[in-house]
Amino acid sequence: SHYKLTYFNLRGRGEIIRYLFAYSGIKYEDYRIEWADWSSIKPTIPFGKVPILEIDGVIIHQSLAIARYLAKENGVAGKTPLEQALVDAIVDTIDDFMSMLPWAEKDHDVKQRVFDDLLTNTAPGLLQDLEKFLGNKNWLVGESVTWADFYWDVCSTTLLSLKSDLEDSNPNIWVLKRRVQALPAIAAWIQQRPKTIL
Ligand SMILES: Nc1c(S(=O)(=O)O)cc(Nc2ccc(S(N)(=O)=O)cc2)c2c1C(=O)c1ccccc1C2=O
Repeated sequence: SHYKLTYFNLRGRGEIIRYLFAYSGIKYEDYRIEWADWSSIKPTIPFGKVPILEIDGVIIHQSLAIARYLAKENGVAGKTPLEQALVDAIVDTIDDFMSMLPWAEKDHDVKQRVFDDLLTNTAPGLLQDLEKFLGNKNWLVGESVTWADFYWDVCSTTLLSLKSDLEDSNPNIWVLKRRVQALPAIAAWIQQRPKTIL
């Protein structure tokens, strides 16, 4: 099959999909839209939002739906429907927090204040809950890596870039982060990917 990922030159909502392609070893086109081209590309996209993944001409939108599809195709979605539900619950929990951040806020003062408030007052509770859920396991769900572990690495990279001292507590979730980054295919991708702030 021919795969084409369309997103911006950002990790953002596209990076989980790039991790799954890296892990699966499947070749794909990593098309990064120039901001200048976005207004002409946007009307051609079914729901006007990216990322989208085109698979042999079929367009899938919504980053987590795309990621879940690739995870199922590549054996990292959870081994049973029950495990898959736990994986989805963790992904949605992490995504709920990331989506609370006012990324599109135009007023920089408001944006900075709300980011700081959420990162200072809400993020610690999320991290404590993830630490408790992980316990002394190697992976968040089941006996082997799933895309919930990938999503934790993807999102925690951005969280640390926004507030580095989040790494000062809840040790095991940071051990998990390093475990994901040590997977050869993921390590290779992180080394070779375009370096962007977000
Ligand atoms: N980096 C970003 C950026 S941006 O760089 O500031 O553009 C934006 C962003 N959302 C977003 C929100 C509203 C709009 S709209 N339709 O224009 O109003 C567009 C994008 C996210 C991220 C993430 O990194 C991210 C990571 C993980 C989960 C969700 C998001 C995430 O939602």
